[in-house]
Amino acid sequence: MGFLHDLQYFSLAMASLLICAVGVLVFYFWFSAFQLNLKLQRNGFSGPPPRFPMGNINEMKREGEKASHGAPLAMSNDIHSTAFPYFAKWRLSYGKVFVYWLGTEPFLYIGDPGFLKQVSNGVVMSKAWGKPTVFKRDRDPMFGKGLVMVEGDDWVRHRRIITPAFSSGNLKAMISLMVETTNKMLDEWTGQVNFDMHEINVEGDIIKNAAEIIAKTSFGMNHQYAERVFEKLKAMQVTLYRSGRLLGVPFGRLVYLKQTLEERKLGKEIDDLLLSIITARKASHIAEPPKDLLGLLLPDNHVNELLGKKLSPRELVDECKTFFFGGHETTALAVSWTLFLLAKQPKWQTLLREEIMEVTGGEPLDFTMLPKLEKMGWVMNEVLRLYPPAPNVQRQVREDIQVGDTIIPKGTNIWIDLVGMHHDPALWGEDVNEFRPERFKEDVLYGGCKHKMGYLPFGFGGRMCVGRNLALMEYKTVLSLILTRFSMSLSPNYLHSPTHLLSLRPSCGMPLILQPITPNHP
Ligand code: HEM
Repeated sequence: MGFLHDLQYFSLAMASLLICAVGVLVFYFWFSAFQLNLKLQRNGFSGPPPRFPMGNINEMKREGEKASHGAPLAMSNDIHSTAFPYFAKWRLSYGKVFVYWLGTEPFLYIGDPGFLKQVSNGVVMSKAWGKPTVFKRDRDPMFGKGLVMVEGDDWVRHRRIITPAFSSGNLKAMISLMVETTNKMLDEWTGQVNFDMHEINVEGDIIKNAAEIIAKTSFGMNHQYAERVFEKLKAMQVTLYRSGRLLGVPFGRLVYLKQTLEERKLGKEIDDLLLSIITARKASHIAEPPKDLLGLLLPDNHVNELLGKKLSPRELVDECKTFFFGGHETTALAVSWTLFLLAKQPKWQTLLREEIMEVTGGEPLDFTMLPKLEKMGWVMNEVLRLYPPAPNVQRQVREDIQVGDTIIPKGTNIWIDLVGMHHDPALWGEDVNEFRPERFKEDVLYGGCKHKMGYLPFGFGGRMCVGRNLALMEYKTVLSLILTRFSMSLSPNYLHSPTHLLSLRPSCGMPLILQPITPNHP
């Protein structure tokens, strides 16, 4: 009897303790969010009112659902209001700079390049700005402490070690592998077309092709290994996106516990696969080891020793993951969106085919020919404007930043809306949503944008994309090979619904109708 009594007391005490602990945590999260909101308001930043503990997530979900159930986009390039409907709506009420909340995390939305310039001016990029802690935690299985997420002195060290991998000598050596891999994909397309299967989901194949290219050129991986890493990364991306929907909400990941555990498991499996590649390379003892990305990252590399502290085994794996993921999807999406736009505008297909013929003279493509493909460069820039594969850039303020009379308080996250800026008529004019590559003819860097920070497909400042030269080279190589062998039109089964799944992608793939080009039927 006495024992039961004690047990009752004990259970009651534990329950009270638990309630108190939850109360303290709730108060802590709510109170710190409330205080930060107050500071932001005092500094003149307004925005949609947040609700504890979801912030503005519910409204974002509602707007997203409304947009996806609305009238189809009718192939329009005016994608901001459908891919990011909540931002489009809030811009109307609060302007191009406002605060919204993911859970208890405040995000300063920036869609105004003038304001962005002021914020980034004089800021030591790697010190006063970091990457949002909430994303670092969430995307840890994908990027870990790789270059995309590291900060401060670690970022400087990683960036110095990695940059030489993109020297023109190294890039030059990659082109033959790119051509070989892409031709394999195109042979498969030819096989399908010969069987009268003219409709091909090009996006899926181009993404796989790009993954194989990065696997071979940067890590010397064979096809089977590349496919395994690729499948697991893809699965992780889907899982991450699902569990990321309560981002910033205290204990939000517990709601998606199954996905969180799945994500961890996939992360560990990818780590093991990459570790085995690293171990095999270390054990290979070749007289002249390849100077690819993996070769440069390995700890006994002379370059690393000159730079001081080497990368730890954990950092090495994270860097490999970062490059495997970051290095294939963005470029592949740029090519896919290009095929979509060229399918709609056959005139540009013809112009590019003529340019390719002029530059190559019908000979196989080589590295020296790529810079001469000028029109293709304009097309790439225009595609990256309308459909930037990396649709936003995020930062977190590590120290108070003074902008004019206002202060952005320490701890505020920053969300730079590239899609919003790239589709802003005030910056580009009334034809902003038209595909007009010639706007880059006169102004090859900014396409006539009224503000230099209004066009940022590769980011800005010290953290600008380290792989942009590789991306440019791969884009031109893959696109030239495709255009030389096929012409394309849109399939009636294509549904135009660009969506945000870490990158900006077509939500239902990209089925195109392909016709082989024969010398007699260009
Ligand atoms: C069309 C293709 C590409 C686009 C549009 C793109 C876009 C971007 C953007 C916007 C950033 C800045 C992110 C930020 O500031 O937070 C970035 C950074 C980065 N990109 Fe790319 N990227 C592309 C291709 C590549 C390729 C091919 C690689 C590697 C092989 C790569 C690796 C990286 C890495 C490692 C960073 C982080 C750099 C740093 O923080 O120092 N990207 N990219």
